[in-house]
Amino acid sequence: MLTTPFDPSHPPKTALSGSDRDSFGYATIQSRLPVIVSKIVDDVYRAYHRLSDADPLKAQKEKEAKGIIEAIGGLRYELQRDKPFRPLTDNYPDVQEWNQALSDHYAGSSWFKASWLFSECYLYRRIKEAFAMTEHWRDYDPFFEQKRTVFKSSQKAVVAIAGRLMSPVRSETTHTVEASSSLDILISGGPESKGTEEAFFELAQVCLWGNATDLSLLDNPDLAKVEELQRRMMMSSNSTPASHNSSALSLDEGALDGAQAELAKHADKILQNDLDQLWAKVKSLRNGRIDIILDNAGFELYVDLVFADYLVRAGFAKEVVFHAKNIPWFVSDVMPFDFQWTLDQLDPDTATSEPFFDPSESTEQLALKDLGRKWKEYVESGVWKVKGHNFWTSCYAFHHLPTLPSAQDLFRDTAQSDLWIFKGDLNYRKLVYDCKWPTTTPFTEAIGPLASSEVPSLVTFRTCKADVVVGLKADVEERVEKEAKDWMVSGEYAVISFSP
Ligand SMILES: O=P(O)(O)OC[C@H]1O[C@](O)(CO)[C@@H](O)[C@@H]1O
Repeated sequence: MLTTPFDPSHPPKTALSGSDRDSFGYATIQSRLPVIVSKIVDDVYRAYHRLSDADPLKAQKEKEAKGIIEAIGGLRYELQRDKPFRPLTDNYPDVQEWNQALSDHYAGSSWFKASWLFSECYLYRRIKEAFAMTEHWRDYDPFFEQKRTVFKSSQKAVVAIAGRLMSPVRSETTHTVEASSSLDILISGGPESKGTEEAFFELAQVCLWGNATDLSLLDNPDLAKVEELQRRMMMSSNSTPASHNSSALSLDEGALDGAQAELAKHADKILQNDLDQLWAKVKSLRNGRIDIILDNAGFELYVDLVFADYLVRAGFAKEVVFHAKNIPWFVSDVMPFDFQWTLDQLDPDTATSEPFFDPSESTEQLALKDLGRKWKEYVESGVWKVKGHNFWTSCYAFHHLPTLPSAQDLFRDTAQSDLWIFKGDLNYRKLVYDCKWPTTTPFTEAIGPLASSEVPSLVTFRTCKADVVVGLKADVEERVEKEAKDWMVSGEYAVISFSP
């Protein structure tokens, strides 16, 4: 094997690591990852007990499932005893690169000693190995049931937002039904209009806070908490701009005040907020290409699609490329299957369980179905594309994207984009190389080579769930430290950081 010059283990500052007992990395490796791993055992156990007696391959599948359970049990043991990393043994295409990085840079290293980023990525890759070694479970996603459950519990918010995008509006002044949805009315003045700008700021924030509902942080997903987070978004998505006095979702004054107060409260929690710069960039685009590096499936993916739909309808993008993960990753990350599955669940004619969402009003059912169909048309006509690449599930930070040999095809392709939108915490950690930057470090410094003029403009929508954050003004850290000791990791605070 050639020795790679690419060293994933030397970020510009000291790496976050499980060796630091006060860190979130330590808490994650010590307590949270073992729980995540144990749930896989439960899932596989349930899955093979569900196998039908009529299945001629039942015995083989059962045998393999037991092997997976044993492998996952072994993995939990290695993790909890801080055993040295071992090479991967499956034949998935990225194996050589992983093993090269392991032997060149992590020889003798282990879960708590290595960087947190490496250990955590390696864990998910080892989970994949347990399945990749089998014939019948090779493509099985042990997190799918969790993704499904949380998406189903998002019905209220999903339906409310679909209405906003698809339902014809009832005018409260003329009492007539207009042909367009409230979003379409809002953006009808064109890309330069006030309405289009208002919709941008609102939907960008909905897209941001969608990242607060992910499953790897909520290792015991509290559905009530998820619903509460979504309620905030619904309130904001229900709010009708003052200049438009028509809305399918009529709100009384009290609710509107509440919605504005919620938005204001949460705007305060966006510790670096580059939305103005992002808007200047988006506003300059006409029929451009925008790439979204996805994070979680379920409600977060849904609001990502809402934002992408807005970018298309408003005329800023004629192509949106979504980047998904090729293997199950950080519990709830979107895989290409999840993308298609999500669109299918909106339309009762294609939903896998009948019906996945069951709103009581026929107008709501129609809005969901129309939205699902509209989004599928985007996919069928190539306006929306979904791509996977093994770089996103490698051990490499994104600083390596422009130069890592195995990522060159991805880099050349994405370099043609006008804007990259990175969703979520892990993507943020990889952008800034998951190390101990002072919080006042400029974002453009922390992303290193990605700030170069050869790289498209980029933005990150991230709720903070790891102890690294950059781009803050001098007094911000002190202020939030007083507000909440766990501000860096609770998911209650966020950053929207832009690099031109
Ligand atoms: O889904 P997100 O936003 O990338 O969050 C995943 C994050 O959750 C955590 O698993 C929390 O430990 C982090 O390791 C990771 O960065």
